[in-house]
Amino acid sequence: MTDQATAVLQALHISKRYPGVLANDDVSLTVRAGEIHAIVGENGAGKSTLMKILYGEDRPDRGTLRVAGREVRFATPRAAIAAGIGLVHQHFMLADNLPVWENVVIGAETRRRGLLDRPAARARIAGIGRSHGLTVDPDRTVGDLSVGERQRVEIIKVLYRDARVIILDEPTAVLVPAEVDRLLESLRSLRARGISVLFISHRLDEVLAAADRITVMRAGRVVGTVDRADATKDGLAEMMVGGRLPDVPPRATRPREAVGLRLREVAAGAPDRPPIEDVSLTVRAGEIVGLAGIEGNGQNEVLDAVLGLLPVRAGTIGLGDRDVTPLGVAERRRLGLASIAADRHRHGMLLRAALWENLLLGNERLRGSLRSWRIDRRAVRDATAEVIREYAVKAPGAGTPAYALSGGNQQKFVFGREMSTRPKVLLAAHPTRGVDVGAQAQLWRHLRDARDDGLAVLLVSADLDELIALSDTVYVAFSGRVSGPIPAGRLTPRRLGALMTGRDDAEAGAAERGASKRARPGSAEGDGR
Ligand SMILES: Nc1ncnc2c1ncn2[C@@H]1O[C@H](COP(=O)(O)OP(=O)(O)OP(=O)(O)O)[C@@H](O)[C@H]1O
Repeated sequence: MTDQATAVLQALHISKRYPGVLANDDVSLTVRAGEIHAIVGENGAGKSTLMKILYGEDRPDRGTLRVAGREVRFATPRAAIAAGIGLVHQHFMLADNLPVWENVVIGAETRRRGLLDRPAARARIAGIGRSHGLTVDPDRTVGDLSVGERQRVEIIKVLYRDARVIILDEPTAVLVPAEVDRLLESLRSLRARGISVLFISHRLDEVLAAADRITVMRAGRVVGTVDRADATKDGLAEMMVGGRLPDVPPRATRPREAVGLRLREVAAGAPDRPPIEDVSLTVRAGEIVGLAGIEGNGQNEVLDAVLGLLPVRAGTIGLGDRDVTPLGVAERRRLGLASIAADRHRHGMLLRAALWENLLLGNERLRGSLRSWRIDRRAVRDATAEVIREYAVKAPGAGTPAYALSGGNQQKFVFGREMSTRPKVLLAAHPTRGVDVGAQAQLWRHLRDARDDGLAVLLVSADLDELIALSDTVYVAFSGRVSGPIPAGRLTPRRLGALMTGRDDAEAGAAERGASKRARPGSAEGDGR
């Protein structure tokens, strides 16, 4: 069958220019009925721009869209939804204080019938859930749901509006392996019903596991679309970057004696945050310590307590040989603490501000230069240009506003900014989220080099391959408590995933017991490292 015959959604010769960049350059893409179609490409290649155009969030300068062969123009996402196109953003767009069912029906029901028919809505949500493995209790409040459950709500929301094409922006970036498997199952189930799935991903293994066809973008253009049967990881990388995937061999390390960060029996909490209890862990200079955990089990709270954002009720936090428990965020930063925040939009960046202004956030040394009589803007701009260069951030210059960077390039900038403060201790939450495979390898190299030079890193990552590959040892957060350390060499993603759900299956148990000979779970102090 020809593309024309089966095409449910088509972009034809789409071009879109932003100031200084041709983000989409004569891009054509066909999504067939009932296929899973992946879009891959380096950071800044133009993937999100194309998705925004397909969903009516942005308008092309040139080119046309067709739905089932008919030309359409989407002035708004509403028009796209009416034409059967739905999109799930990476940053979920749900109201935390409302129950699932209201989140799903708001907008859809009121538009159709002018009123909310709660029993009918709940029944329909349950039906969609059963059909596609998207189970979630319609009466639960969204704020209480896990990341995986929220994503299911977003997908249900799209299906509730009768979407024929569902677009997902890096849907697996926030999920742990078991949830990824579950999501891919749901996508296959949608395909079986003739619904088309278009998804962006940087994880080539998942792309090869799930997609029927794969479109590769590079520098605003489509390099090609390949059938799954003809695709390999190296072949895709070749198309994406014009070269082979970088290989980052792990290196043996020797942590130093000096302590970078030490928590002793820390308890902390705030009204809207899960409490942490009795958390003890040590990160030595020259060591990367992983802190694994499913969202909501306390790992983010541990990071926030160390940073000084979450009040500590009991216990102590030490940076080097200083007890910093009573100190504020700025003082801790002055002592050499840096942080790559989990949510770069809420805590990491001011999107409307220029990159040089973003460089100043939390940089006590450079801020000092601004407070003095002679504002050294030049030094700040030079430092910004240095981060852009060293971390290969695709941006026109230091004056570019942060929102004009692609997601992966924003992440690289935040990473580089924090490293540029030359910290002694780094809190790294999902440090490579959204960056392409080449950039990930580069950021890993930066982290390992800094570690070898004596940096102490406490790492949280939803990417368990990354957590295991980078960490020397790993702790596991579960229900607000932390156990470990476990040598990373004894872990596989599956085993670690089991420990994160509180399951102590045979393999995982063996790994933990091996580590426990030296350290009682819950205490990091006993292993004499
Ligand atoms: N609102 C905007 N203003 C100016 N430039 C923009 C804007 N949005 C995107 N760009 C630029 O367009 C190009 C393509 O960005 P896009 O977000 O589509 O890339 P991407 O392939 O999705 O990248 P990533 O993998 O990092 O998410 C980039 O150079 C980016 O800086």
